[in-house]
Amino acid sequence: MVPFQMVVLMDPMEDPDDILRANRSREKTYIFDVTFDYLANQEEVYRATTRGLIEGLISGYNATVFAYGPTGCGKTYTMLGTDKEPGIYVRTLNDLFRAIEETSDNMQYSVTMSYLEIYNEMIRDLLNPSSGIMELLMRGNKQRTQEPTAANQTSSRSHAVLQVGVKQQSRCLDVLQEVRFARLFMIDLAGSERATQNRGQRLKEGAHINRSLLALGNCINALSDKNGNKYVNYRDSKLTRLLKDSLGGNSRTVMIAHISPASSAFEESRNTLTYADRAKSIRTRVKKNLINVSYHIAQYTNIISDLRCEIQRLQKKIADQAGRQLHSDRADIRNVQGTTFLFLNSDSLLHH
Ligand SMILES: Nc1ncnc2c1ncn2[C@@H]1O[C@H](COP(=O)(O)OP(=O)(O)OP(=O)(O)O)[C@@H](O)[C@H]1O
Repeated sequence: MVPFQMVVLMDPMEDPDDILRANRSREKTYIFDVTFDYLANQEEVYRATTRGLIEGLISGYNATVFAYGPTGCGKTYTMLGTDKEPGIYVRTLNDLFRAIEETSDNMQYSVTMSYLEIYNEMIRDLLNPSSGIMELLMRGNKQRTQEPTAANQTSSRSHAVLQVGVKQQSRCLDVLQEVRFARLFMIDLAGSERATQNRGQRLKEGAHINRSLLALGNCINALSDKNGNKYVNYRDSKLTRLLKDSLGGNSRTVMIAHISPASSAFEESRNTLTYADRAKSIRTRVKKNLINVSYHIAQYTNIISDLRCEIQRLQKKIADQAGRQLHSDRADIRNVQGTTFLFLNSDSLLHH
């Protein structure tokens, strides 16, 4: 990694003394928006890649972050992380809820979340109702199909998709309402590995994983085509169907490509960097998702009940504030009484 935007992929087979191969070096330089080496921590990666999406998300812009790369290169570590070093999922959700709280006096939000995996081209729900966010994700991830492979002891055998929906509308309810909604996809793709290293079930999974990744690669190729007239076959796999908007449609999309520094991983690193390089030229067209809801008479009962809730919320707020005020007034009165008492005492002392 050459700070902070360049990766130089060196050819491990290159021999500077071999004049016959002198012009055949496979060394290649790639430029990206940002690059990290092994010293980067989770917060740095999160800040440089994902944090900027949150503001758009609460104003109605879709967003996607996906981790891509060969098996064992740290995709799950980046997305999920550990208890001590949480990854992008948790950091994003924390900041999202913080941003919501900061604007919740005027806006009301509803947030939905789903966590699913695509395993052998089947979609499975990974969530059970639970409490804390990190716990929920950890639990969801434990449900994820994970097996040791030749390359990674805890290899994820599926693509994991965490989807967060944010709906926002003004608290001032009106007959005509503007509702904004946006969807955030955070995706930890399964790693690709050479099929020859695995046997049996692992080999079959590998074929499915590679099928979706191949479909993803084909979509990236078609979308990045300079003439822009290639057919993009999103229907080839569940993954590409799900990612349709993220890839070529209405979404701000971040791709995080992971590679290993090992010379033995040269080919995989080259493939990954090639796809990441192509993905750079994909242009998505983002637009704010908003609808103007004009209510029909039949919906007025809902509006009335929403308004009642809002009145209750505000009344409670006023009561809380009044309670707090009364509390501090009492404290003042106690102080004043204390002073008066002393004063009277000293006065009476004077009289005496
Ligand atoms: N930056 C890092 N710092 C510390 N440990 C890391 C880092 N990146 C990866 N690891 C560790 O390396 C191992 C492999 O990483 P991880 O499981 O995230 O890879 P992966 O790309 O998701 O693999 P697969 O595609 O097979 O699921 C894990 O034990 C992980 O904790």
